[in-house]
Amino acid sequence: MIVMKFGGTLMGGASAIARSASLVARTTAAGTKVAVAVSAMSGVTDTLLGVASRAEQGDLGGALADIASLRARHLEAASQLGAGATSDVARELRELTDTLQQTVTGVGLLRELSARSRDLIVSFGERLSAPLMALALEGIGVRAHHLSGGAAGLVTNRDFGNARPLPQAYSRLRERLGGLIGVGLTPVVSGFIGETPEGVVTTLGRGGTDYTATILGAALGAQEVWTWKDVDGVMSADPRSVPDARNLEHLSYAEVMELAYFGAKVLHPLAVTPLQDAEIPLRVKSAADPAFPGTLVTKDAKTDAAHPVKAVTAIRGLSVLTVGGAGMVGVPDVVSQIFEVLARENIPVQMISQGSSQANVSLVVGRTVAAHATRVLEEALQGSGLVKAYEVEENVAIVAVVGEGMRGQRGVAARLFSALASANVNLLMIAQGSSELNISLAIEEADVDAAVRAAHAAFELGKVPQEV
Ligand SMILES: Nc1ncnc2c1ncn2[C@@H]1O[C@H](COP(=O)(O)OP(=O)(O)O)[C@@H](O)[C@H]1O
Ligand SMILES: N[C@@H](CC(=O)OP(=O)(O)O)C(=O)O
Repeated sequence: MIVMKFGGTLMGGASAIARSASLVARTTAAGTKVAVAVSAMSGVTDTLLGVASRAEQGDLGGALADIASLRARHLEAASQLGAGATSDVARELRELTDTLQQTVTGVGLLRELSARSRDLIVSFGERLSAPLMALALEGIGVRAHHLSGGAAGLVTNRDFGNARPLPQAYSRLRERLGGLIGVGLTPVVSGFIGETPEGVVTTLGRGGTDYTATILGAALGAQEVWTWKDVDGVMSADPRSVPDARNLEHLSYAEVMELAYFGAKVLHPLAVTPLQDAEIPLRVKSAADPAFPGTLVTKDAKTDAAHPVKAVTAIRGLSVLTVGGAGMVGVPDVVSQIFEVLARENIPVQMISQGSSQANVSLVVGRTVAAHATRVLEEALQGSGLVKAYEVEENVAIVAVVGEGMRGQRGVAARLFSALASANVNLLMIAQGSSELNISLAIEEADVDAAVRAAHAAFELGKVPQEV
């Protein structure tokens, strides 16, 4: 059996959904069972986040107008896929949007939006798209049954916006979806969403449908998990910024995690984690060219001494926060306190560097949380008298090069730095992961495209590697 994932672009409208359904049917027709995880239609998650914050700010009229257009878009797709106004699917879509409207009205009246209500609101994207995929499958003769992440058995912790599956999720998913598969149905699960054991809706973080698919893959003991994409596979760089980016035939779990962590939008950073124990392969495949093998991700790395780096990635929208003061020298407590405070506030730190004098620590955090991070650090450290300065540098990005072949190879950093120097890129911070799988650099955001292209060229990533 194979688990297949379809993201927002491949669920974008009736014709995209019909085409995605045909990719499922090709496999079921060949006698292989399939379980499907789907994302919300393209743009819907962002619209719902907008709806939630409009309601919180008191613009209920605007929020309800957005819900009305979401309802119209889904009903139109359903009608194009053959479901009339009185069909079960149309009724379900109307009921779901009615419930969404009530939820948002509650937020609008209270002008209060908790992480929990935001997750509930945003979950409607995937709850509305799954019936459309099931409809498209039924239309081409594949018997299907759609269900939300929670109904499928994906129980999670209560970390709203960033929830993780609980151990019992795997047995529940196996039981519930196995039952459907056993009677000849193709389950269509709303991606990105789960439920706490008490039945409260949670989300797995942006791009979470990849993660849903791999959780299903592990639960069902799938042969492979296929994430269908609008690109050939995982590429040597984002093809939107590097025109000669090339498809990577093979990556290890560790490499793909590193790439995703450092900004390659193509997969959720945790997506491969559920597959590792059972060594289930992940394939990233091109929906436009289903015969193309795409990228195969497995446990082992295929390294080639001539090409230590496999890909370049970038994360935009960051700030560098520098905490300093001569009093910090030789006081290890300060550093641990800094990390404790940020962890308590749930502020992810993308990169860290401590000057060798120990007088300052620089942290790279998301631009939107930088002001909050500075405030909580100031509050926590003011009593120490050691820390004097807090500096925030905005418009920062991280560029990273990734590849298991870098391990133990000399000259990789030198090659990278000289390429960036030639491209006039100013380096703000440098770090190398202890696993030697990546080198990451903080730079000014305006230099990202130049830096990514320079690194891509320096490691000859646009060239097909010579056969060995
Ligand atoms: N290294 C990379 N390889 C492939 N795609 C990448 C990479 N880095 C960024 N991307 C971007 O990721 C996009 C695919 O991810 P996304 O749209 O989230 O997938 P989905 O359709 O499953 O939601 C591509 O359109 C591409 O521009
Ligand atoms: N809809 C969610 C989950 C997801 O995975 O979407 P996509 O596959 O379109 O990136 C999001 O936008 O984050």
